[in-house]
Amino acid sequence: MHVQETQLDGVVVLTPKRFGDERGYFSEVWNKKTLEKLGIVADFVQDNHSLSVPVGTVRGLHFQSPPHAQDKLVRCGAGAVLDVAVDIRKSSPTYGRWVAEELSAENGKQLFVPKGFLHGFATLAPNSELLYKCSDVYAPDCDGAVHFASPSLDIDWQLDAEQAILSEKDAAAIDFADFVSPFE
Ligand SMILES: Cc1cn([C@H]2C[C@H](O)[C@@H](COP(=O)(O)OP(=O)(O)O[C@H]3O[C@@H](C)C(=O)[C@@H](O)[C@H]3O)O2)c(=O)[nH]c1=O
Repeated sequence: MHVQETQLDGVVVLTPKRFGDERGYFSEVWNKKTLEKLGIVADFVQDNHSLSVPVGTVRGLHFQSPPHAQDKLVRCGAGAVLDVAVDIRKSSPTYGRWVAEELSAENGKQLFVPKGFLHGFATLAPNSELLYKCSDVYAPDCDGAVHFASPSLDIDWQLDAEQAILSEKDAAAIDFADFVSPFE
C-alpha cells in the first residue's frame, strides 16, 4: 500500500498493491486492518457505485451532517475522475481549502475523505464508475450540497464549469459563501 498525505489533515491518497500476472492483476482494495495500521479507523456500513456516462459530469459537493456524517473511501472502477475534498471543519486552519486527485481504473488510487469534508468529483472519461465505502448509511434529512463552482472555493475542476452536467439538486446548491458548516 502506497500512502500519500495531502495538504489537508485527514485526507489521504492510498494506492493498494496490485499483483500482476498473465491474467491481469489482483488487489486488496480494502482491508480494515491495513487501514487501521495507517491510523485510518472507519466503520464502513454502506458501499455505493455510480456510473456517469458523459465526460464533464460533476457530482457534488456533498456531505451528510452529524449524527449521520460519513467517512468515505473512494475509488474509480472504470474511466477516470477528478476527485475533490473540501475542508469544512470550522476550527480547522485549512477551512475552505480543497485537494483534488485523479482517480482512475488504471492508476488504482483511492481517496480517503473523512467526516467534516465536502466530497465531489468530475468525470475525465466517458462511462466513469465510482465505487465508495461510507461509514454511515444514507440519511436524506442530513444530506447537503454546496455548489461545485462556488467562487470562493476556486476549485480547478479541469473543465468548463458552464458546460458541466449536473443533477437538479447540484445545480441549485448554495454557494459556499452562504454555507454554514455543521462541523466544529
Ligand atoms: C447518496 C444516495 C442516494 N440515494 C438515492 C437518492 C436519489 O434518488 C438518487 C441519486 O442521488 P444523488 O443525486 O444524491 O447521487 P449523487 O449525486 O451521486 O450523490 C453522491 O455524490 C457523491 C459526490 C458523494 O459523495 C455521495 O455521498 C453522494 O452524495 O439515489 C440513495 O438511495 N442512497 C444514497 O446513499
